[in-house]
Amino acid sequence: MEKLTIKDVDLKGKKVIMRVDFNVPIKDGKITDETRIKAALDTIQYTLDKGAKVILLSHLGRPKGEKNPQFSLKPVADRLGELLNNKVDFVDETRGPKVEKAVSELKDGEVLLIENTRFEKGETKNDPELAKYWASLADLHVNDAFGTAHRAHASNVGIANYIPSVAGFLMEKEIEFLQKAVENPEKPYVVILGGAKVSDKIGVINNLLNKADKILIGGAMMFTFLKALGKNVGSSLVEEDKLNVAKDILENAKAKGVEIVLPVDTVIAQKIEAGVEKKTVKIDDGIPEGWMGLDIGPESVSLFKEKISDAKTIVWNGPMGVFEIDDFAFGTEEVAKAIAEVTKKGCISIIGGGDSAAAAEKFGLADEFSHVSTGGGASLEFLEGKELPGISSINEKKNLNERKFILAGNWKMNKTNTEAVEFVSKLVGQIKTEDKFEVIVCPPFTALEKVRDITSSSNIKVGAQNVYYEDKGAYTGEISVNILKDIGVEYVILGHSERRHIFQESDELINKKLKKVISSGLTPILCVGEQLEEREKGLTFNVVERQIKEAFYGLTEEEAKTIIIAYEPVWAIGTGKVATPNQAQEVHKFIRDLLKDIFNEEFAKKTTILYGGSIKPNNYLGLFGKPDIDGGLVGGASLTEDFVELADIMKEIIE
Ligand SMILES: Nc1ncnc2c1ncn2[C@@H]1O[C@H](COP(=O)(O)OP(=O)(O)O)[C@@H](O)[C@H]1O
Ligand SMILES: O=C(OP(=O)(O)O)[C@H](O)COP(=O)(O)O
Repeated sequence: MEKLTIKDVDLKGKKVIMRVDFNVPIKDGKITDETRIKAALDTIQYTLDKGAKVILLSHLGRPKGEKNPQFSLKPVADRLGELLNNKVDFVDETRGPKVEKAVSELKDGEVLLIENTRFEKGETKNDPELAKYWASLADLHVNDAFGTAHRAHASNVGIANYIPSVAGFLMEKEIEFLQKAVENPEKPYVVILGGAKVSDKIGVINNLLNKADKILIGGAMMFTFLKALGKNVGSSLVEEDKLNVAKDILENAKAKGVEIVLPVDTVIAQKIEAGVEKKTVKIDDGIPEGWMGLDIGPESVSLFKEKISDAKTIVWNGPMGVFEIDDFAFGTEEVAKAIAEVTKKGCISIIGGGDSAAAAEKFGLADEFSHVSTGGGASLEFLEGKELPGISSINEKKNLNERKFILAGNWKMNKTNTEAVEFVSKLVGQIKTEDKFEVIVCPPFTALEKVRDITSSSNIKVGAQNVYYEDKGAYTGEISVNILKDIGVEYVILGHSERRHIFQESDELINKKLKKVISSGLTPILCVGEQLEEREKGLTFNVVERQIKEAFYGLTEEEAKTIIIAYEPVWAIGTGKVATPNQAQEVHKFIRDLLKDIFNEEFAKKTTILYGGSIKPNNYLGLFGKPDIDGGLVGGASLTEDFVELADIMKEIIE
């Protein structure tokens, strides 16, 4: 599924809280590498240009929940101001009146950076109170902190429980490139690994063994592999406890037909220092005791270059040697140049962050690759195939191939016929679905026919709020499916909480009505949801499970597949208390899993599950952006212009 990005949402006049990764190295108050600040500029500038107010959040270093001036973001604020050519307000607090005042004084197109998020103890614990507080400062969360995506912290992940979270351009680009490398790399696919430790890269190797054609290994980690093959590696850095892992990897690679390429020579010295005596030795001749390999040798460079030359996709993570010292930088520089060379010929080259990115920068080659990731740990975990919490928490675009999305308005006992006619005549002109989703209005019985007449020329459909299960006869005050069908009604709401609780409708009655509606060819919208006491007792899932199982009782898969489910927590209906996107998503996911148990995965995937309860345009994006929420059954907001705005939001976020 594709993520929602800042391009998909309306930013004008919005307060945007943007998580960036400004975790940059600072020495004596001076930023020594500003790559990450520069990488965030496009997203910040775009958001400002669209007329939003931007509140920036970032961590810096690991101050462990204490206020520590050494980790202040002040130098970053100054530099950001220069780079943006715009004033950047800085508040040396992470919450409280000073922050709130600065936020309230922000004007459209202005930017504010608040102090290091890790001065708060709750940040790294993903404390919900802290996340809720930061969310309360803004309308929208933009997540552009790819470097932090492997952390589930309050400022990047927790906050998305309370307001919609969309990706910035950097996040989007990182995902696009890394996803390609993990999911559908063009071949030949060459992976180049180096750096200090095998243990850091085992996950990546294991995951990429199923995808890569060749894996070239340099850096200190090569010596663990070489020792595992029985070579004499002298005093080189070896992880003795990983020798078996290295052997397993080599065997696995053979079984899978992946070529693992190890260096054939190495540059050795007795100390890791500039200017010391160094020699080149062949691996087969062994490294003398007291000497260690600190770079790959010239023959290995040629060998690696040859392996790189026809690549169509390259992932490089970890330097080939101690590149920080010029004497041992040759291998890394030559490999970097070779990658730059094939990139010119159309190869997609992706450089994992951390030291490889620093090396690319040092050799002036950073612009020569397709993508240099700003995340070290994050890109490694991505390449390992792990799910990154800082990506999962970003709202997704909806994919029309999976199931139908619906915006339904339940007018309840509101609007006279005159009012209904006036209102729906306006809706017809204003709501544009572009066939991406369905819009249903459910007026009182008395207005159904008139509303149907007006909407018949549009793609707005009409639903009833209730029906009885008998065909006709002595049922004073009731309406049958035939009466509805004759008017041209297509949908029927069943089991709404007001019918369950005010009119005492039982699960059994709802089951009978549901069967009748289905057999008559109408489409039911089945409402389920727990009351406040039930939620507080932890019974939400039990209640929802019972309501669904009882309603579905006796239905075949074929019959049940027409049902639309609406999860409406009773405590959120008409109370102004909306479920947080995560609370709602949790129950929607539970319902989908339950449907899988009742029927099967395909059935679960295809069933539309709506959320209902105090939906408003300002909370809908967060709810609808969640993967298992397929639209809304809207009460109060379906009686006003808000309904048009809700439809606009849906249009924007369906692919
Ligand atoms: N042969 C070697 N012996 C000792 N250290 C090495 C050797 N080759 C590379 N290194 C060191 O490994 C470090 C980078 O390792 P690592 O953090 O794993 O890379 P990355 O950050 O790119 O994932 C660099 O500081 C480099 O000096
Ligand atoms: O610098 C970072 O990670 P990285 O060094 O792995 O790229 C990120 O800002 C995350 O910081 P953290 O590793 O202190 O959580």
